[in-house]
Amino acid sequence: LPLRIAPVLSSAAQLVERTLYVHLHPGLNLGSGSQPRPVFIPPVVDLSTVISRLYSNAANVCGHLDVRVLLTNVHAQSAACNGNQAIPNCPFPTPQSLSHSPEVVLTDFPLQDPGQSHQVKQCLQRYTGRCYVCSPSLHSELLYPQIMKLQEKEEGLKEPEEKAKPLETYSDVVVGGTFDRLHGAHRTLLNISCLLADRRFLIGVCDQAMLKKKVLKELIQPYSLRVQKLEEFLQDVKPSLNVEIVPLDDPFGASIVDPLLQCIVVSEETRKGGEAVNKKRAENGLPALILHEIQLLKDAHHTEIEEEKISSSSLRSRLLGTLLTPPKDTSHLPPFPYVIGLTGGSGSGKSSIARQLEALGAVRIDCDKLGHEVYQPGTAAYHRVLEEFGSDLLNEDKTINRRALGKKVFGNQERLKALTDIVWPEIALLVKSIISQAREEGKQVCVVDAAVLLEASWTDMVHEVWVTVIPEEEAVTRITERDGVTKEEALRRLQSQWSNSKQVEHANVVLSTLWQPEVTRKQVLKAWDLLQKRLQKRQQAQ
Ligand SMILES: CC(=O)SCCNC(=O)CCNC(=O)[C@H](O)C(C)(C)COP(=O)(O)OP(=O)(O)OC[C@H]1O[C@@H](n2cnc3c(N)ncnc32)[C@H](O)[C@@H]1OP(=O)(O)O
Repeated sequence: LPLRIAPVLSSAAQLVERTLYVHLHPGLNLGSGSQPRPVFIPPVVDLSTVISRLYSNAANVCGHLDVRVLLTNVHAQSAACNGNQAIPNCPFPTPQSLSHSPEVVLTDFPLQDPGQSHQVKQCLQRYTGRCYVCSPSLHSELLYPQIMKLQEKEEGLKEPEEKAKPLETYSDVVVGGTFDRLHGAHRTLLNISCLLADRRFLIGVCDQAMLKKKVLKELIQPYSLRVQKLEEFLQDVKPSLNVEIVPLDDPFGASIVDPLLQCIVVSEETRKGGEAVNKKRAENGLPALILHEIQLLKDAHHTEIEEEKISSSSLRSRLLGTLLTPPKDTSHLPPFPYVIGLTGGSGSGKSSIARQLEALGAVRIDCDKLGHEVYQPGTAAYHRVLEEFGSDLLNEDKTINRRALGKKVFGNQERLKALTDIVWPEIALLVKSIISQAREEGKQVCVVDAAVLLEASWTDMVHEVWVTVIPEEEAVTRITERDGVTKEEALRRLQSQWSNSKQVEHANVVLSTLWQPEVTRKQVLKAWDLLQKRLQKRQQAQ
């Protein structure tokens, strides 16, 4: 079976777009003429190996698919056969409802004779309908022709049959994690935990305090969504389990106080965490948990800044530059030039990204610079600022000392608002006039580089919002080094702006300059290429 997994998955991936449920039935005979029945298969060590391989192969050959190995028919045979009333004879007394009703059923059953095809397909459809609630127009496909060659090779590789080693199972199993955008490594962990758990599966999901140090934490899905995705997955995989999902605000959560727990599932990386749990349990007078370690999946597609294992942070970094939310309705704006509002906290590298976009062909509108222009002596804003903030702001040459003005407003919301009420309308006029000029010149894209675009509610002026983020500590370091201000001044400035998370909530595209310039360059290129594709589609639609 391990050898067949990759070809089965790659042929399946040619037919399936979204969810691939895997139902295991070793020895299922669809060609005997009699209708096969679903049976229980025992939880053996080999099964956990097959599950891990399945997910690691899936990550490489059909990464776009949401693969779920179904375990309703996995049960210790002794219990099922001993006439135990609690366990029915058939794994599916009634067909199980899955969160996505299957539309097509695929099998790797090998046909002995091509004339059998129709009968086998019908048999397969009836078998599937007994196990799961399927779409009324359930279609069936035999994957045999594609994987036949491999099977022939396999004949020579057959090992002597060994008695399968039973897998130790436990009544109550616990795991912990962030579970952001469920990926193959999560699914392996969850699937194997389901295999090990007979009664209850407790999952601690990182919340608030536990997320503070995560890379690109702003892109982590909300807690409620992560829980919803876990529930859906587990309900499909093993509906008989009592699943309890609780928020995790420290590294231990309920694992160190729950007396019923027997086993914790860990990876090589989190084994130390499991050992720490047992230390705390001992302090609390509780028995130690069995540490069941699973192998981490390797990520064949990882880049230089990503971890080798499949990880949520790598997946988050791949989202940078892509369209996270579709643009809102901007029919009130002229279609061209297409205007990108580029914003982000102070020190986040937004201006360097704006310059790269300019090099790719966009018209860059630097609002910090326009902001400085409106302080020119003699302008309306100049007089109003002096009226509001006093003439002690003046340099010897009668220009406004912006640094001194910054000291007065950053960290004082009321004073900052008094200033921005004066200057934002003036800057907005300048921005609009540059966009009009770009339209006259037939330019396709403008980038409005504005530090506080969202705070100023300038989203109406742009077609899309792009946000740059870096962690606050990194921003403070960059601001103090670049602008020669103190750490406190830098923090005050950052606190005058929306938090990264709040900005990301309003972003169509997110970028980050946290890594080497080359990494940023690739992100910007990706964002630009994807934008060009969107613009082409838009033009075709018009
Ligand atoms: C809607 C817009 O984004 S317009 C562009 C931003 N400009 C404004 O909001 C106008 C009000 N601000 C100002 O006039 C000036 O920033 C002053 C006078 C307060 C300070 O001037 P300077 O010392 O020359 O600083 P400068 O203008 O370069 O801004 C320094 C940082 O303050 C931030 N900043 C500017 N305005 C604001 C503001 N209204 N609220 C919060 N932060 C701000 C910028 O992000 C900039 O950091 P960055 O370059 O890393 O992004």
